[in-house]
Amino acid sequence: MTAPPSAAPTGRTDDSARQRPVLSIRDLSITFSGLRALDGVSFDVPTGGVTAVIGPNGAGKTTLFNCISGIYRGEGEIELAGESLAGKSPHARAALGIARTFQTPTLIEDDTVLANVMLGGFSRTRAGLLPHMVLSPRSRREESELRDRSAEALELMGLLPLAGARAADLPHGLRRRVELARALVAQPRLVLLDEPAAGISHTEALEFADLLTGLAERSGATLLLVEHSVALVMRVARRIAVLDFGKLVVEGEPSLVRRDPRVLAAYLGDEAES
Ligand SMILES: Nc1ncnc2c1ncn2[C@@H]1O[C@H](COP(=O)(O)OP(=O)(O)OP(=O)(O)O)[C@@H](O)[C@H]1O
Repeated sequence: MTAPPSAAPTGRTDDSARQRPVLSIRDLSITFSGLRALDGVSFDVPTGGVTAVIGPNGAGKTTLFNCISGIYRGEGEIELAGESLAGKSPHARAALGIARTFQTPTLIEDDTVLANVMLGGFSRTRAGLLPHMVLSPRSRREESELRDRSAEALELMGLLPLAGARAADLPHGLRRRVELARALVAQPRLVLLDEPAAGISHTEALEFADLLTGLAERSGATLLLVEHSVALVMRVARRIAVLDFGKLVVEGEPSLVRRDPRVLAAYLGDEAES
């Protein structure tokens, strides 16, 4: 799949772009009715590959995603590839290259898989969704390009043979893949994946892990993953940030994180040894 428009394609990224984190979070805090859901969180997400955020229920993981995507306004700084996101709406952040999937996939049930995936690209066409209904020459050209990009995204997710299937007829595991293909079609720099393995079997989760690894290599997007499945996270992530009670407990390579006594105490327990 083509790399994000404002980033160099994978394999041709210059060294400075490769070394710059795709996302920098500095001293991020947010309070709900006296509850400190995030408390001075700082870490970088390196460009490329998969970074994971883990932590117990209520640790602040989804809140972190909501702050990155602009749904919540926290205190502190978030930068995307060196550009401050302060004051930017969710739509503006999407246009800058932040895509997101949710815990529960929301697909248009009566539409085909391909049509669902194409919807992810309309925010990046110059004209948006409305003119596609009147089919001007420009909108026809954009729609044809979007169709090609959507087919590429489906191919990356192993879904191309199902392009014409009705979304409603897909099992849950495949619906999650469609949602991810829809996020990729906007050619994002960064994809926020909220519990992509929720509700799928252990075997499907491990297959999904391999898919994510391949995707991070081939799509040009960096994947930031919130996930409860420690097996999946340990398999795919190059860095892991651990949250507990809104604070960053530790951030680093999986081999270090899984041995960290604070992480064992806060979250992983015996799972880390398996
Ligand atoms: N809009 C909100 N209003 C009030 N409290 C909120 C809001 N959003 C999150 N919280 C609270 O912030 C804390 C962190 O919630 P969050 O959903 O980010 O945790 P999480 O780590 O994603 O948990 P889970 O793994 O269960 O999804 C929780 O105590 C939650 O109740």
